[in-house]
Amino acid sequence: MIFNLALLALAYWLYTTLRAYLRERQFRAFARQHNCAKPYILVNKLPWGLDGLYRTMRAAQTGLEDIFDDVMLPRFRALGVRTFEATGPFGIRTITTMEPRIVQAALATQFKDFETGERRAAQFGAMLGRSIFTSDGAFWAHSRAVFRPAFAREQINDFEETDRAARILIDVLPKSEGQWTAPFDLQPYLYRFTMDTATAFLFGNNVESQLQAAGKLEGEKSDMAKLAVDREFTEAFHQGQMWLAFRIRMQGLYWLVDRPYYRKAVARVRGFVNRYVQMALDAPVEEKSTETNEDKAHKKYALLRELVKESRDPIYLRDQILALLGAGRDTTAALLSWVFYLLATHPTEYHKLRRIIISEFGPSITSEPLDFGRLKSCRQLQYVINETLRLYPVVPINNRVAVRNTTLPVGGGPDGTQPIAVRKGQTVTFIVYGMHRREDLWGENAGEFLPGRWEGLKRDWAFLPFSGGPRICLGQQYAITEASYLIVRLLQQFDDIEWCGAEKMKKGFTLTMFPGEGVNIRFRKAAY
Ligand code: HEM
Repeated sequence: MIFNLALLALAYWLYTTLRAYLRERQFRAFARQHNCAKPYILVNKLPWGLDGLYRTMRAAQTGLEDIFDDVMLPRFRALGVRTFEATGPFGIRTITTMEPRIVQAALATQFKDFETGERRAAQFGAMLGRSIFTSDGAFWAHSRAVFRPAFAREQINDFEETDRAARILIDVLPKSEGQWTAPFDLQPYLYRFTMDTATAFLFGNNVESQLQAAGKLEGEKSDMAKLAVDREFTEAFHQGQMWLAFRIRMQGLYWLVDRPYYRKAVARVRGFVNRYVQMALDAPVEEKSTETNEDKAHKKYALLRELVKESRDPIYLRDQILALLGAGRDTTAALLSWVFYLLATHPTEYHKLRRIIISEFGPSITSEPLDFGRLKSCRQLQYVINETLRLYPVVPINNRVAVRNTTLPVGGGPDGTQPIAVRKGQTVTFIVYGMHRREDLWGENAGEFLPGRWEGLKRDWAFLPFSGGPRICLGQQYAITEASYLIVRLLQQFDDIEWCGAEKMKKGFTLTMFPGEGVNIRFRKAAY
């Protein structure tokens, strides 16, 4: 019996070794045929790159080192390359790059050669289930087609909720002591602002977290609102995302990061979404065909209501909506947090932007909502947003997995200009944060906040905050419009800002990157 088992194990080992050998031979022939050269091979001290993995995890957990500024970018600088290959857990080789041409190939020109992959589905799926973010192929294409109309201009242009949320935010901010407010952390107000506008957009029902947090909400809605501002809920949302972030960092060992604590956090967040899903399922069924344009015009748009017409599967609805809630709330709030961090630490830019905003939109908040076209064409405002997303891309790292043996246009040979071959199953990781700070692409002042650099600058693949190609962010216009709206309103209201936080900002990093120690400022109310 033992002999038979040993024989079986030997046969299996022989089979897998032979298969790996033949695959490697085939891959090398493929690379030769396509004139590929090897990328720089990074050799870690410990097998499977465990030393690098440990340093990244420690930096993320303790905040003693900055993952980008202290760990990743110095590594690129020391090697003198823009692309390298390294071996991770289970001997899986990963290509890491800050090269726009590689990113463009993987995301757009060779879209069919790459996917988000099964590992991402497993890493993210712990919280986001099966959703547009965690799928490829037919499920992804269908999700994208279903969501696209939601982001059409007429939906984005409906500013009623945004206007109201902006007014409420301003109303509940700490009051002035004389002209200046007391120092306070703006960040939680921004997360509640996007929570409120995202829930209005997704559920047709603003959860009113801002009013609830300020103790100004009474009555019917306060149940959901209480839940949304409940510390345990917001903490659960954060912990759920931390879980996914740790799973991503652990690469192939992601399944080791699992604790009842995380599962409980996810269950709490899912419970919140489930209540909305149940309400949508309990509502009378709407027939697409019987709805007139007039009916539609009178009813507030709600993405969940549209989804229910596609499917009545509560798990499908929960997963898709939760993924969008995360995307809708956290990304835009992180962007706004970075904007006000940068403006507060660069007051000259604050005053310049304010002068332009006052001349374009008037000195005070009028009863009329702002106009979409005018927000979009306010160039200085867009420069500030671009420059913020360049220095602090909210999604600073992304990746794709090759679905077949393929090539990428550069990254190989001693100077990185020759094509490289990529194995089926290999991950290509893009360090967007690093690409956005390359001095050879952005100039010697790449690390500085200079919105003026965008004057006459054409956007290309070196600037990729919203990704690109067929999977480019669906919410891009929505997010920029929301952010622009609130920036205009806050700058109309306050004529000066002062930074009250630490000199060096630690980054927080879950699925998104945000100021890790809050946005501690004070505002000065404009006197008219
Ligand atoms: C500053 C704000 C935002 C940034 C920087 C951002 C960034 C991104 C990035 C980098 C991706 C690509 C992810 C990938 O490759 O897997 C993405 C995808 C996506 N984003 Fe955003 N996003 C923002 C706001 C939003 C908002 C507000 C929504 C919706 C309410 C949204 C919805 C989506 C969706 C649905 C996708 C998936 C597209 C697909 O896979 O086809 N995003 N976003």
